[in-house]
Amino acid sequence: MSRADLDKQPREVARMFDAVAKRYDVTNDVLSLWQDRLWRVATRRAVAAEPGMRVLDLAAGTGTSSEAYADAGVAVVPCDFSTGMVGVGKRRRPDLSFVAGDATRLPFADESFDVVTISFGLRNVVDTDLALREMRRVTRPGGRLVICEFSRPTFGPFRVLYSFYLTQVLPRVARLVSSNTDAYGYLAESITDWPDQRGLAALVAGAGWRSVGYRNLSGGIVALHRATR
Ligand SMILES: C[S@@+](CC[C@H](N)C(=O)[O-])C[C@H]1O[C@@H](n2cnc3c(N)ncnc32)[C@H](O)[C@@H]1O
Repeated sequence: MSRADLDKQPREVARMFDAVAKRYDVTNDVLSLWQDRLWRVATRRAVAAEPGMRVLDLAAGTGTSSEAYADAGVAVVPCDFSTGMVGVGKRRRPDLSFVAGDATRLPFADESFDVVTISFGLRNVVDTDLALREMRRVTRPGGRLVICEFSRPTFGPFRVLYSFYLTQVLPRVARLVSSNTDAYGYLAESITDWPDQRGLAALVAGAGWRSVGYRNLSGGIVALHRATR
């Protein structure tokens, strides 16, 4: 299944995640060589949530990106449109209050969160601009946005090596670990097709966010974008 096939078909995206839900977390660990854990810590630090704050974790999947906030006593709302991912999440963390919802039509009132964060989800949302505008709508004035997403390694030789890993190694490893190999072919393509650090910053600013900035993690494999409403 190519990214082009998935464009304009949010239901297909949801179904694809339903299919990988059971082994999603272990597959992530293996394919990222456990780097995902470092990326999550950096995201959590950027969100800098404190008790008393309301945090929306959008495209939360199985809730792996949400649980640290709940553990710290923060009111976090994990939201996702894949019933399969949310089902696994609810079994794993029954204490999290998952909400079923589409990033482009959020089921929340205007200005209802202090921080909106999305980890490895924005790339999968078919209409990026609409999702960024919806995230802005539900964030209070002065509230913040934190996006953790795959990006582009900045050092040329490392970029070449990474591209080899993405296109040649990752699909083979995914075949061994995951329950759905098509989805991981899509993973490589969706990362390659996604805008680089500056491109995403421009999209965020274009959706009305201000003070947009980013920093690279693991040499730019992942970038953390931040912005303020
Ligand atoms: C790679 S997972 C990330 C899950 C989690 N944030 C994490 O860090 O492990 C991407 C998630 O985005 C969700 N997603 C994609 N498009 C969405 C949309 N339009 N609305 C809500 N969720 C969406 C998928 O269902 C999937 O669970």
